[in-house]
Amino acid sequence: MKTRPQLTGEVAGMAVSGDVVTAEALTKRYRRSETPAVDDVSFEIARGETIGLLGPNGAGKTTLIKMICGVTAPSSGRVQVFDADPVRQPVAAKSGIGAMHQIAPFDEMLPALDNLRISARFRGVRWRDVRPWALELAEFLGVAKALPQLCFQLSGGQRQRLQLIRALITLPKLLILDEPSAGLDVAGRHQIERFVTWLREEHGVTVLWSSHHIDELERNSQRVMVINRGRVLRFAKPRELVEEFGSVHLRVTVDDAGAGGAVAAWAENAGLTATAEETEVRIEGARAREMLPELTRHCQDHDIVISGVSTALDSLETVFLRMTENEG
Ligand SMILES: Nc1ncnc2c1ncn2[C@@H]1O[C@H](COP(=O)(O)OP(=O)(O)OP(=O)(O)O)[C@@H](O)[C@H]1O
Repeated sequence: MKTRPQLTGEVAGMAVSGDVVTAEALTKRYRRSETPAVDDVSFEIARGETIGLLGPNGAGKTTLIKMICGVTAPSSGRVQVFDADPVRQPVAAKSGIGAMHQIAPFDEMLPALDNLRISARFRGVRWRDVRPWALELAEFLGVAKALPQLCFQLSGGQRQRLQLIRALITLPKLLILDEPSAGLDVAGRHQIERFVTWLREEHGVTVLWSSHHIDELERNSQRVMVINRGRVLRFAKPRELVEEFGSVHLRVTVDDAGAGGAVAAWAENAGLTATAEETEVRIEGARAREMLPELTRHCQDHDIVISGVSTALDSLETVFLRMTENEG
């Protein structure tokens, strides 16, 4: 894609330097709620980073996003976006943000294209300046042909993509996506991933996105913020999280379930922890690798055929479950 929107005024002229978002002891307590939805959270997001926001249902992700977007005010603490307070200085903070919220209504009786046109006006840019960009985004996302359709005629996936175009209509410096791939098929999810990567690499857009698809956050985020019960458990590179909270294990593949049981039994006898699932045996701990020659000898002596051995580190998904379960 080559087109870029021709922007005027505040959006185009806005200087961005250093951190894009800073939060200090940020807290949100909804009325009549016993516990805060976001509880004493502090972090910085630097320009050009892609940040994954990961947490179970009700963890506080959307509330955090809403405070960054100035949709809801913090109860205490503070958040700054482009060095401005999103609630008290909405123009300075929000003109650089493009957000795709979980619930974002369209005017259902208008064509999709008109909804984009309205969004452009709402953002203070002329449609003719952003039109080529919007159409190119639609082309990239495969919804160009759907733009003349009335919104209520669009499929869930088309609406999702239209929301993304709307969030990007002014090529924001900070793009916030609240579960952008919810309800999308596998191809759609990969398309969103490629798109986010392209925005970061080609346009230096800072991205904050929440998702329940941990694999896509792991693949595409430079850092992941793990949040549970309103608190940030860890904010680090996916690799660091896996190294810190994950464990190394040996994966042994055998020819049949009986052989799997025999390998697991050998491991247990050797003082290791093992679980066999059909033809796959998982043996925990770094020591398992050291004992591989002994295992091979044992298998040769007992006519057990090993068809594959690999050392693996836990996935981010396993680590995430462990982190949030341990929270009790
Ligand atoms: N407007 C509101 N009024 C009262 N409580 C709210 C409101 N919005 C959210 N909450 C509560 O705040 C907590 C955090 O909700 P939030 O929507 O931020 O979580 P989430 O991590 O985005 O969840 P999900 O993954 O399910 O979308 C939940 O306990 C929720 O019930």
